[in-house]
Amino acid sequence: MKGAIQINLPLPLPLGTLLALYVIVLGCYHHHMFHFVGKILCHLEPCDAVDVDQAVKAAKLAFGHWSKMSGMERARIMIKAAHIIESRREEIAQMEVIDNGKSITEARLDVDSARLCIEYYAGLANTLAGQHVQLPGGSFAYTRREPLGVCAGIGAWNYPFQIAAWKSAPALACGNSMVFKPSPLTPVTAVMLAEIYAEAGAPESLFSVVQGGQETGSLLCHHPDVAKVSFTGSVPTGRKIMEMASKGVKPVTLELGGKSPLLIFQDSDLENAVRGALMANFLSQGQVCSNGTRVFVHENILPQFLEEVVKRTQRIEIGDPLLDNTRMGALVSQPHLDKVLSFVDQAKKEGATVLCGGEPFVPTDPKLRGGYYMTPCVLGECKDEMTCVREEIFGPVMSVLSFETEEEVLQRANDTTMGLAAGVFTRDVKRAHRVVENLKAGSCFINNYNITPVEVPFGGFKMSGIGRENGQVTIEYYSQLKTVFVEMGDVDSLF
Ligand SMILES: NC(=O)c1ccc[n+]([C@@H]2O[C@H](COP(=O)([O-])OP(=O)(O)OC[C@H]3O[C@@H](n4cnc5c(N)ncnc54)[C@H](O)[C@@H]3O)[C@@H](O)[C@H]2O)c1
Ligand SMILES: C[N+](C)(C)CCCC=O
Repeated sequence: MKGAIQINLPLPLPLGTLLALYVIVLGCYHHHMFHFVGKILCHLEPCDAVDVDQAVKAAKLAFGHWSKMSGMERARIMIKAAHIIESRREEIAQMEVIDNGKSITEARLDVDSARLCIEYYAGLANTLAGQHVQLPGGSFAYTRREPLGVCAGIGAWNYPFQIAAWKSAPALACGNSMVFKPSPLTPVTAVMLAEIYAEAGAPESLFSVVQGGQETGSLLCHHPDVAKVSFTGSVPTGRKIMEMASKGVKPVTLELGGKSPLLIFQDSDLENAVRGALMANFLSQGQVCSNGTRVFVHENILPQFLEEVVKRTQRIEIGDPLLDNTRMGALVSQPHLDKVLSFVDQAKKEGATVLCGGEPFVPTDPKLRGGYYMTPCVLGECKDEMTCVREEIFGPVMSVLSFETEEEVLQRANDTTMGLAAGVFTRDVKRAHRVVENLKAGSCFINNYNITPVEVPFGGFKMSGIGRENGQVTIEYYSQLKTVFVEMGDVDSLF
């Protein structure tokens, strides 16, 4: 175990004790960990080449046992892990709040999504099968769906526990092991997941955690015994991951950023459209990859829409994320808060109107005063060429644009290098499907936004990524097909 450990957080005793435990378990990490009171939580040291090699070797050993088990046997352990998550839901959710700053209400839903994902892939583990193909003369071939080996998972900070589960569940169901590196900003809850898999009976180091930033991540990508890299994070880092993986011709899953459009037509149910726009922009303090931050509203309903959306945005309860009635917690760090606020300033300079929010927020509770809070912001009179409309802000900032025709709005919605998600609100069923068919995005929503049931694939078009998470298809991203030819006659040699 490396590094001096120092804990500075004035938490109520049970949470403080729990956290101390995880910081000790974490061992090797050096960055400071920030949270909703704005203090350094702990100092740890990043994993170096020796640590990463140790973790990968242990995962390779675990893979040897795990990959020989039947799907049914693997499923049993995964279901047990899901049950443990259920029984520890509140504790994990509270730790996620401390780790990330999001509200406890959302953290609970993230824990549920993680559990459901593990349950879902446990259900698929025993369905993995190949094909039997008859060939001439009684010969035949069959295919086997086999695991890849040790997979590396690298996570972003916005959904720390959920990302670790969304990556590990399909990987483990297919018979792989995984070494996971969480973001340096949110290092804690992935360790809880490792502990849960172990408690459920998984072989030692089947899912293990290494801590660190880009150096540790790149050591994982380059390690010769890592067979695949599954990454969630920004486009620039995704590009580097792909480049590193290409050296070893390793497959990658890339879940990257977005600048998704939400189209609200004149015939929409306005109440649902407003709710959808809020869900599309303000979950997790706006730090969501799939957020529909370019809200295109038909010009005839723009005034009513804006009035309602601004009224409800102003009502969002900001503050202590551990309280049940809080709906918006703290952003992940001071530099990130500064960056988000600078996007608002830039929007003003470029001619957008701040209809509400966009200011630093200082909670009344003195213990929260150092936290990274801001008021959720709605920007009006936005134009396609503005920075706030072109770049991923990754904060609680909604840009509203007006449109006239379906053809025009489709062209504008697709005018981006990203393609993670898109949404449409309309009562016209034909229009809904026609619009969705023409939207260049991996996840499209009709009359809702930002729901991600684990049974359906999630992932991006264009620069928003490669591959999918969730759904049946993800089995293909964590396994490979072996074809076996069986000759029943004699070898018909040409020589
Ligand atoms: N599509 C999705 O499912 C999804 C989900 C969540 C977040 N995101 C995206 O993530 C971004 C925000 O997250 P972030 O700031 O943590 O992203 P990031 O790209 O800065 O970091 C992501 C992870 O990569 C690691 N990393 C950084 N440089 C690396 C390198 N050179 N080699 C190996 N690993 C490296 C980081 O330590 C971290 O663990 C946003 O763009 C958001 O849209 C996408
Ligand atoms: C907000 N959702 C729906 C949970 C999506 C999370 C995926 C990535 O940020």
